[in-house]
Amino acid sequence: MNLAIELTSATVERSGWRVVQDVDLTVSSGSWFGLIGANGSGKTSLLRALAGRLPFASGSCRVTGEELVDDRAARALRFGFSPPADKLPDALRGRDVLELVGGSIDDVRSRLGKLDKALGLPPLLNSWIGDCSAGMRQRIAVAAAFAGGHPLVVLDEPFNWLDPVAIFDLREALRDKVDSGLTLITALHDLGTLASACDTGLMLADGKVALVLDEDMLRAAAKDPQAFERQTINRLRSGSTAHF
Ligand SMILES: Nc1ncnc2c1ncn2[C@@H]1O[C@H](COP(=O)(O)OP(=O)(O)OP(=O)(O)O)[C@@H](O)[C@H]1O
Repeated sequence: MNLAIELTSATVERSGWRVVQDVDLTVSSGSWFGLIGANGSGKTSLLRALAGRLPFASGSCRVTGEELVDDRAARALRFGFSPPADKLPDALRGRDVLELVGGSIDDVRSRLGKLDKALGLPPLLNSWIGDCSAGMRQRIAVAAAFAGGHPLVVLDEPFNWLDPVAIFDLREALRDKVDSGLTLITALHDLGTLASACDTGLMLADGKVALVLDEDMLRAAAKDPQAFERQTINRLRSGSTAHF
């Protein structure tokens, strides 16, 4: 197994509080890792730290074998990452955002491949962000994570605000990218996507690992998504660290 990411005892602080504590996780190269947990459980904080947008307070963070826990800038260079859709500047067009990240729009669109169509990008390229709906902004923000052609991409709840067709098409296009070698880490609230599309994952509760979802568990989840949803909802309600 080729590890793309290995966190050991990773801890993240915000305003002096430990919001992620002693998290261990591994992500294999060319796989899709799904992070779930209640609101406020630390998913965004963990993903922002991984992608170099926040420091780690302690622990180890190896990216393709290289220890980068103390090097935020290096982590930021290694990961494609979506800007929060609601923070995109109103005075830019979709194409401006993508070109800021990835250079010429033709290069960006060729890197996006099937994501270009899945996200319905062509009409958004000349749209001003200020004129875009929440879902349109989200499409541009998700595309921005792929604009630089990074082989490692972190997405925080990429399906938020998208319509059902876009959710379906994006899920397929992301899976296709992973099958072609992308390593993808996403925070998700949609247990159906976790069951059907992710290879492995983790549940956070109060900043700690509550459950490791290995390949066997997610394979079983894909076979019986309703049972998986019931069990996972019970776990999320209790926030306990008991096993399935
Ligand atoms: N900018 C911030 N400054 C200080 N504390 C923060 C900040 N953002 C989040 N927190 C705190 O960090 C903890 C974890 O928040 P985080 O956003 O990582 O959770 P989350 O699991 O992503 O939640 P959600 O599902 O609602 O997006 C929460 O207690 C929250 O109050």
